[in-house]
Amino acid sequence: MTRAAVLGAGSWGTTFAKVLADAGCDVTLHARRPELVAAISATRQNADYLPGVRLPDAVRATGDPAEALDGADVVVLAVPSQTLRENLAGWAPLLPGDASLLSLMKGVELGTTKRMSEVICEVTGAGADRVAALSGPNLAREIAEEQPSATVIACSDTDRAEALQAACHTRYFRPYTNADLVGCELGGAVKNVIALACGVAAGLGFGDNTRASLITRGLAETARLGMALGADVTTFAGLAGLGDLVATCSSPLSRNRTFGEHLGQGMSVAEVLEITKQTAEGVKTCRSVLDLARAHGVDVPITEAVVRVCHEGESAEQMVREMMSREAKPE
Ligand SMILES: NC(=O)C1=CN([C@@H]2O[C@H](COP(=O)(O)OP(=O)(O)OC[C@H]3O[C@@H](n4cnc5c(N)ncnc54)[C@H](O)[C@@H]3O)[C@@H](O)[C@H]2O)C=CC1
Ligand SMILES: O=C(CO)COP(=O)(O)O
Repeated sequence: MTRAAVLGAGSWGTTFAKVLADAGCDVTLHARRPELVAAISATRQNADYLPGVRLPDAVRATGDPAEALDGADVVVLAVPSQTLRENLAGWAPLLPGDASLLSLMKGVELGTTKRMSEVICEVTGAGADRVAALSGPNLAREIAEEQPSATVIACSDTDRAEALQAACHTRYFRPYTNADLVGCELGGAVKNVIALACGVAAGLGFGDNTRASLITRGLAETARLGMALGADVTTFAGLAGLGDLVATCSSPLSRNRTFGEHLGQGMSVAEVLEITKQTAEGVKTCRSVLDLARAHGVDVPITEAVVRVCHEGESAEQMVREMMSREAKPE
């Protein structure tokens, strides 16, 4: 039986622990707060993030990372992208030497502009063939409710990707494999930025034409950047590209879209941060994506607009005016 350790008991880590258990794995779920460990053990629920969702008996919560990682074949990383490096520094000495390291995170590190798999390799010393990323249209709450959805597991090592695929394949969760790690990780990170822009548009009262325009042009800028970074352009037409972009930009469950919607309704970034309990990765990752794009000479106008609104005090109305008055060009 595959033994999996999930590090990070937020909304997606907890949901993915359930998926792994439903797929037949023996799962430990590591949470930082002792009271959350006790609550999960006593009630079989993570009521802070997924109220009403019962976790299978094969999921065991622990506050001790050494206990979580003991004998793990698969180590799943599900913390905020910007804290991964510091989290991993503590966990790296405890990682079993041959375990697969699977990232669930959708962000790019501030300052270094590294993707999560790059941070994992750097901090743990693991070879790139041991590191995989899972990405797709995977709003945690819907998956926790066992609504059917698909995803992608990207890894340069095909055998490892297939083993991970088998480890999390259930009747409601269908993983595909893909060798394009760069494209899958980039698709997941940039869609959060585009979802912020879609949220702003929704908050301003704009409808489906605006959202579809942002999704389509957002996909174009994601693909441009991806190609400059060596991704396979077809990845962006897949689940980790268009699939995730459509789900996140359209769903009221998305934390990024909701964050943008509050901005569009006139709240300040500080006010929205104050009421946001879970991670909205795009708020920080927009800066890393813009840095990456500038370093590669790629034009990313929607990302630029999101950076201006999130970090430079631009109003939602001004953002729309600026985007709509850009120079006319061929599609
Ligand atoms: N929630 C979702 O629907 C999905 C989330 N993701 C990605 O998964 C990653 C994790 O997201 P969620 O589980 O949704 O986030 P969350 O905000 O629900 O939970 C984050 C978890 O990380 C833990 N954590 C550990 N160290 C931390 C630190 N230093 N600071 C703050 N929190 C720390 C928190 O305690 C919490 O358990 C993100 O990159 C997100 O983009 C990907 C697909 C779906
Ligand atoms: O990544 C997600 C869906 O695939 C979740 O999106 P949010 O982080 O915006 O909630």
